[in-house]
Amino acid sequence: MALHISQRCNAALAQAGRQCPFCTLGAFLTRTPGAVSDVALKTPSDSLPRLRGQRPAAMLPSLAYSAAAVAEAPVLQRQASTMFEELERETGQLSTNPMVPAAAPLVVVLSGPSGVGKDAVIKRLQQQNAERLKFVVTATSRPMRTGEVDGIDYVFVSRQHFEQWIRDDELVEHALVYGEYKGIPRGHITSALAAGSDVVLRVDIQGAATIMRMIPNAILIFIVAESERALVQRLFARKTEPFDKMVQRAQTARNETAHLPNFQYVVVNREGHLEDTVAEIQSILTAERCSTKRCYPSEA
Ligand SMILES: Nc1ncnc2c1ncn2[C@@H]1O[C@H](COP(=O)(O)OP(=O)(O)OP(=O)(O)O)[C@@H](O)[C@H]1O
Repeated sequence: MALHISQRCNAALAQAGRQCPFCTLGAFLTRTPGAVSDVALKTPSDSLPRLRGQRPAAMLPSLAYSAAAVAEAPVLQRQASTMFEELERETGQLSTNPMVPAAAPLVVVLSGPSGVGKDAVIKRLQQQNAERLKFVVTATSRPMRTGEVDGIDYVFVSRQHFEQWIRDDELVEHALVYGEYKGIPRGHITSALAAGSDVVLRVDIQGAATIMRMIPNAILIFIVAESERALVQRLFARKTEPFDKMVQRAQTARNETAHLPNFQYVVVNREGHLEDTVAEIQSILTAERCSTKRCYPSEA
């Protein structure tokens, strides 16, 4: 049997006398029996006293390290500055500029039926990304629920105040949702984007359609529950609506789900699995940050 010197390459143990295709170290023991000399040819001389007399298994980590060092030795022997000079004679001056342009900030739209958990998801995202994500607080004319904080959960304004905003064109989008106004003040988005922050908006289906038209690069994420029943269960547990409003919300949820294909992503917020939901959304944001269309929007 052959023993590969890198423990990560155990898959290649049977490849006696052949180099492991998965390993870049390019060295291996061809026979097992304590044959330090087989290896000695491929290790730096200062390692040998340490290795002599050791069993092959005990040698494996040091050998893997030594072989990597040997591979790098010719490179390390040169002065780095000389190398750069030599290399730049061939390639021209090496740039220290970033290799890709700075990515445009993300505009993330979270939407989904009433009671699905949008606010719960946003609170958790806020805790995890206080520095990186700017949450644009929606304004509403509805009364504050117990536990809500003005300016954090929503900006709570009177109906008259909201209608004045509409007349003054102060809102990016607004909608009458279950008899109450909801909308996003224009200045909240522009100031966050001007600061270079990624921005998260919470909007209802109608608002998502407006944002989609205004900001074509926006990332639209639709949150659903695992079933209608689970959704209604959450509304029951939240106890913030009378029964007739719950019926209305359950019916609306059914219609809203028909708009799902207009969104790029759908995330299922399963009962008791809020953390998984938030993790999935974080994965979407990570992938979007790596997308080339963020650096080269006009070519995407
Ligand atoms: N994964 C989950 N499992 C169990 N309960 C959840 C989960 N996600 C959210 N909830 C709870 O469900 C209720 C509704 O959530 P939330 O208020 O965040 O919904 P929403 O989508 O913001 O609703 P609305 O649009 O009506 O404001 C809350 O009591 C919340 O704590």
